[in-house]
Amino acid sequence: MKDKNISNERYTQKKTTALELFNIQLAIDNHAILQALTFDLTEGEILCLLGPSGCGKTTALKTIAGLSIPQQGHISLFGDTVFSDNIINQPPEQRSIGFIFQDYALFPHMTVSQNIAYGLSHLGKQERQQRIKESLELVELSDLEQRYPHELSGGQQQRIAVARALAPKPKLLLMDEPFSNIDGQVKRRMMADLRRLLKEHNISCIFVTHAKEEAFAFADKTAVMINGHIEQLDIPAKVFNQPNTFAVAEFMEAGNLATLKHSQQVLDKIPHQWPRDIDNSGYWLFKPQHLILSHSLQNTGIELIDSTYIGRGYQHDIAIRLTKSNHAPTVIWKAETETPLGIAIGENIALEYDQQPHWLQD
Ligand SMILES: Nc1ncnc2c1ncn2[C@@H]1O[C@H](COP(=O)(O)OP(=O)(O)OP(=O)(O)O)[C@@H](O)[C@H]1O
Repeated sequence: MKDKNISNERYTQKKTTALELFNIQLAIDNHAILQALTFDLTEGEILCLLGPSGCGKTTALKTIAGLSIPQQGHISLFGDTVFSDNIINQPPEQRSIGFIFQDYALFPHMTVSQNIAYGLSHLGKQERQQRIKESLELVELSDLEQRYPHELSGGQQQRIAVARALAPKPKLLLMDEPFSNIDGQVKRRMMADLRRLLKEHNISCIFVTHAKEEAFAFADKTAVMINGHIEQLDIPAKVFNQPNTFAVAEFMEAGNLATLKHSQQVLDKIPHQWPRDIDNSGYWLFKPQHLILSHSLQNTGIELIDSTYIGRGYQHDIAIRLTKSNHAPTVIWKAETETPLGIAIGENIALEYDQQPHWLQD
């Protein structure tokens, strides 16, 4: 009976909102950088801000931290308003936010312990020492307390930056491109370790990247940012497989996109059933791994132009003529197969699609 009550309690427990951004507008020299930026973050959630270079990701993080000041909008942290239309503007040091910069920004002339102590000057000596000890234990680097940053590997520097940011026990952790300087296997291990640490301690986090693979591996939710606003916020798989807009699909390299007009020309060549009664502007999205290619003796207007081994399988470039004319313009699509195609470059192919394509109402 007791167990049942506990599980009911858990079931009905409402998730706390860690951060709310509403209609943030920030312009520099009349150039709009953040435009109606609006999103929420739930306590303990890891959100990735993903987008092309210059779309405003770093500015968004700085705005949340209080390091950049917007002209308009509202920001609240765990229910407390920290910014409201420039009437309320809590300074960065009062917002209880940990910030990890792209290059980690460790002070080179200070030891690891001094670096961590820097943000703890408001505490007494004993408590400060205790926090340094705890935060080094958290990142499992207790034995490096007296080292200088140049005596640490890239991965260790990142963990010290994490320890320094978490030592003051912030309500929210912000990270700007935290994995961009690290490669391959080390990066994958660091991402897994850091994600586990954040989850174990229920730490809410926003991190910025322009690499979608990092969003897939590290984030609970992904917000795709284009031109200073969020185009789509969802779980990474949904953003990748069911993008809302052309801009998101293009940035995510989600697959082959075709306008309705082009689709109708191309779709004639694909023996499959799908609704054609759409009269709005928009795009079909065809995922490369769902295209089925076969050799055809007829002039299908579809030709294999390249096949490349990509580790998990093979990627094929196919040219699709838009009309029957030999001089018609072509579109290039990508297809992927697990095994070699067995079709020579330049040969005619027939195309099938093994599922309903995704329609983007742009
Ligand atoms: N202090 C500033 N003065 C003028 N323009 C600025 C300033 N800070 C940022 N910008 C401009 O604002 C836009 C957004 O910059 P921001 O650094 O936020 O983008 P980003 O998405 O983080 O880019 P990246 O991925 O390249 O780091 C850019 O066009 C940038 O040139």
